[in-house]
Amino acid sequence: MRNRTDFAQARRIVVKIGSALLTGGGRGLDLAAIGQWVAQIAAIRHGGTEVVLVSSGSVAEGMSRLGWKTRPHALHELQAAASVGQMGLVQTYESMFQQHGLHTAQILLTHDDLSNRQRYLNARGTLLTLLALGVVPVINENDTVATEEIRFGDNDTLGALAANLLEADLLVILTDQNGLYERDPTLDPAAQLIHQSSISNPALGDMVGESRSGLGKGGMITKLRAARLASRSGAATVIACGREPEVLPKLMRGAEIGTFLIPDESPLLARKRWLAGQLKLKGRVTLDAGAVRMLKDSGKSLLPIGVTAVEGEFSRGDLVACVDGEGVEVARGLVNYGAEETRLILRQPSSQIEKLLGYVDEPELIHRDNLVLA
Ligand SMILES: Nc1ncnc2c1ncn2[C@@H]1O[C@H](COP(=O)(O)OP(=O)(O)O)[C@@H](O)[C@H]1O
Ligand SMILES: N[C@@H](CCC(=O)OP(=O)(O)O)C(=O)O
Repeated sequence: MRNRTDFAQARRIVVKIGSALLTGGGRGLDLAAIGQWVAQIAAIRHGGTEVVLVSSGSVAEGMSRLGWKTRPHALHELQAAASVGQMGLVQTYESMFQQHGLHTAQILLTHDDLSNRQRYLNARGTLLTLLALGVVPVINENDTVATEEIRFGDNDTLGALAANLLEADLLVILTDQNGLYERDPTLDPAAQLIHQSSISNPALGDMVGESRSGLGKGGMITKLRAARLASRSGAATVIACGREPEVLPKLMRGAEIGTFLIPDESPLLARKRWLAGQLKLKGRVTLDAGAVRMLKDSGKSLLPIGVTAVEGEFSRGDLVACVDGEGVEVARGLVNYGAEETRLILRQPSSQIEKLLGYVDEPELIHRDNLVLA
């Protein structure tokens, strides 16, 4: 997505709504505003674009439900508030999306969940299944177990990690400002809005400051960092004001709203580098000629039936090389089954996986989205 006019073609987007917006000045959830975003997201979803929502607001809603007037400092109290407030968040989203004929699903994640390969694949599998079912996943941090996030308030990063995880085309960060200004506009009202910039522009780093609202936490620093992270899997980012009427449909139609941060690389190149940079090769699988053709010419997933040999000790989620009969690398990707399981299911049709292993995770050994051709 190098131009705003490309947004209309987005297959999948992540929308992050921050605490500063959701909680209407800190008095619990702003239901009227949430109703507007839900209607906008539902329209986009009904238009055929998959939407994942990353929503903050649990601490603020919990404080309101518990009758607490000021944000506690003690971590265990913040965590307690978050767990009470999360109930309000999911109740609100589920009942509001239902009015538009859509179901929601609650996904609570920590940053750690997404850096562990196995949990990464599990989260990915669940989210992709939900999207295929037409459900709108609503992600927040799992504040009961994750303490860094609650302390530093960083759902922006979670939004970017979700964009990486799902290879979203676009990350939309809705906040209480019109976008990224050359200086914090709450300190300098004359500061100009940046309409668009390449994400690698070094000047951006000097513009961003911390949050001063007292509700949100990360400010623009975490939003810029999130945009950089999202660009690693090729996603573009827009930072825009959630209070702008019809902000999401307008953005998707290419309107000049907010700050558009353009990734430097195509999604494919970015994905390739991301896979290569993140992981060490843990093993290799040899493919028969049919499987090599499927991967190279048809862009298909790798099925166990096309695998003739397995080398190395790898676990589900590890990176392995796929080689042809001569040992030449054809592709590399993240495996859905560990080496031991792969040895049991190689040369077999996927319908046999359950019989051979006693369970089935996925019909593919490596899904094509997790595969990069050499
Ligand atoms: N260059 C900048 N442009 C816009 N906002 C900035 C900038 N630098 C710092 N900010 C601050 O970032 C805040 C938004 O971040 P934050 O309060 O964390 O919101 P959210 O809850 O939506 O994540 C703004 O209200 C503003 O005070
Ligand atoms: N998970 C917590 C933290 C939220 C958070 O990170 O806030 P934000 O400033 O919107 O990125 C909550 O829902 O209140």
